[in-house]
Amino acid sequence: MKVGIPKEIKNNENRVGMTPGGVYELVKNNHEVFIQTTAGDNSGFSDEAYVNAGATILNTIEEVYQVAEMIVKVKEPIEKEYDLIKKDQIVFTYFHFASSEALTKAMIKSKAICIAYETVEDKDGGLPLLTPMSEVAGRMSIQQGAKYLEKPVKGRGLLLGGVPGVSPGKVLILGAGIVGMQAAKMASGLGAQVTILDIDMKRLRYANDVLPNNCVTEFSNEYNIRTNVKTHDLIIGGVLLKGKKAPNLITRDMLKTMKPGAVIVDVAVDQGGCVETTKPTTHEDPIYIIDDVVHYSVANMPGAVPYTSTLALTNVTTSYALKIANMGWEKALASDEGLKKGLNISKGEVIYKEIIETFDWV
Ligand SMILES: NC(=O)C1=CN([C@@H]2O[C@H](COP(=O)(O)OP(=O)(O)OC[C@H]3O[C@@H](n4cnc5c(N)ncnc54)[C@H](O)[C@@H]3O)[C@@H](O)[C@H]2O)C=CC1
Ligand SMILES: CC(=O)C(=O)O
Ligand SMILES: [Mg+2]
Repeated sequence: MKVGIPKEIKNNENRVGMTPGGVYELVKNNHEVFIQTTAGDNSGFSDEAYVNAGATILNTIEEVYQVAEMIVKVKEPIEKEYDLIKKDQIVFTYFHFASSEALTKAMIKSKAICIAYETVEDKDGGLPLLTPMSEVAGRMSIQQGAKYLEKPVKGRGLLLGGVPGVSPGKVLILGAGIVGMQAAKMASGLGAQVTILDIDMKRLRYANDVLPNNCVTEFSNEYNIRTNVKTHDLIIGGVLLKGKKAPNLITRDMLKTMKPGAVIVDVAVDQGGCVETTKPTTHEDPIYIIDDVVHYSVANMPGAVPYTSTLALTNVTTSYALKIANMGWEKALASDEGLKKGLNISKGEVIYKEIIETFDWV
């Protein structure tokens, strides 16, 4: 199969869809790999390393999309890429369709085969291709939150860990999944007081078992959220309803009850966000303020730490890309129920029903 790796063009998206090691595996299996020049530079992989692994370097994004039977990338195609995608082309990447009706309509129109990393499942119903980026974003959410609590960047002027004689800050985490647990680990390590909420008692029991004593668990319901937002300094949004728009757990009216200068990092922004006032931002311009509450909602947080994120992502995506290339997409999906869950849109038809529900197309 001819596999194409374009350079990412979303704002500050520095990851790349495949490492030279992944290219080497594909080439060893008699596939051809075409990569756009400098696509790997920001992740630490030179054109030379890709050539040594057996790839052909192409000068433009247009050439990559033109030649490839399968595109392997990182972020959802952005508007400039819509028309480059061809009928029957396999596009293997994050899509997060529920957050963009425009992207969904464009991919339907393209008649491409859209296999979304974020809905591929493993045998236990876990999300193996989302997990490593949620680990990155969960850990980063505390770094970013701590930074935006500083006064010069409009925060409350609070040091999250406190100092001897001064209480630490309080962190509220919505969702005890991958993002939530990694955030709890980082925040508790800094010495903050952490409250983590979920609707899944199994997740809360696990959190209670493994997290240190400065983390407490509470069931997630409107009453507990309303009560907690008033007293916490930093809120992390890490909820997910697979394939669907995230629920608005923090509503506009709750902001007025929060401490002035409190920070919300809504990691769930890529599924539309779990805060009513969330709108996607970029690494270039990551925050905005509503009712004195700082909102950080960058939809590609891991793109800022590409040395870590490209390796973590491709550690898990490469074997699936190889399977699709070796078997063809139809046989590969038929042989693997979990990979089949990744098929969101195929040849103009929406396969993943949660997308249809999200846009009220039923
Ligand atoms: N902004 C970014 O750069 C990135 C965003 N993400 C996003 O972060 C979100 C979370 O991802 P994961 O942690 O991997 O998902 P996950 O599935 O591991 O965890 C989500 C948790 O939310 C819980 N939940 C569902 N409804 C809830 C409610 N009403 N209240 C409290 N908890 C609730 C679930 O029970 C589950 O434990 C996803 O939307 C994912 O796409 C992930 C990586 C990077
Ligand atoms: C999952 C996701 O949105 C990201 O890694 O950018
Ligand atoms: Mg206020």
